[in-house]
Amino acid sequence: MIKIKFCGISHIEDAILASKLADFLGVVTDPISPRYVKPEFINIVKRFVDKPIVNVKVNGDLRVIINESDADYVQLHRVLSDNEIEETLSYSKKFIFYVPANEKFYSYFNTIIKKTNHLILVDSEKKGEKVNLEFAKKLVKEYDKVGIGGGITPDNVEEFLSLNPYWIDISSGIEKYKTKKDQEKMIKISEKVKKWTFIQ
Ligand SMILES: O=C(O)c1ccccc1NCC(=O)[C@H](O)[C@H](O)COP(=O)(O)O
Repeated sequence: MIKIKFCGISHIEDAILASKLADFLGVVTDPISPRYVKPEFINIVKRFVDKPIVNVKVNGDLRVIINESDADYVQLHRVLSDNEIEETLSYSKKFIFYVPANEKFYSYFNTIIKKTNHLILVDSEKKGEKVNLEFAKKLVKEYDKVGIGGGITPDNVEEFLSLNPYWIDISSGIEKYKTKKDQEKMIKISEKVKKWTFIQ
């Protein structure tokens, strides 16, 4: 089954439901985000749920990000330098590498898959916009750990599933308002993913 990451979780009750419906829970601990929570929130969530927690970060030093919480994964939501990619090799932490969905980042994608075997997220260049699906399709065919994010909603999720990614990433499409998840939307999307797998 295509795996689901519900991202931007900032309430315990949303984390508890997400843990029943999704495979990964994303918590954004970067102060630039309206969904920002302190890294300590991750350690609290881990007491309530047994699914892997992803610490999503745009800025900051890698070592600091890795050590600031007990997250199972770190999602580096920026384009890393060659030195930073090398640095990730020295840590045992599991990473998610963000690749902006634009042809000009194709060589960056290739660098990551040559050097690491971590998860990759192909996502829109600008938060809130829909991902370039043609580019996402190309990456999914070339590497088996590619996830797609960027504008997925309960109403359009099939379009993304049809590319057969390893996983999908949803945040704003399951929100009631910024910072609060809409539990009905979470349920609807996870049911669609299950049904999709069943009919394939
Ligand atoms: O959630 C944020 O505010 C955020 C800010 C800066 C970088 C990343 C951020 N979130 C990441 C995600 O929500 C997901 O990994 C992904 O981008 C899907 O998001 P959406 O298009 O909202 O479904």
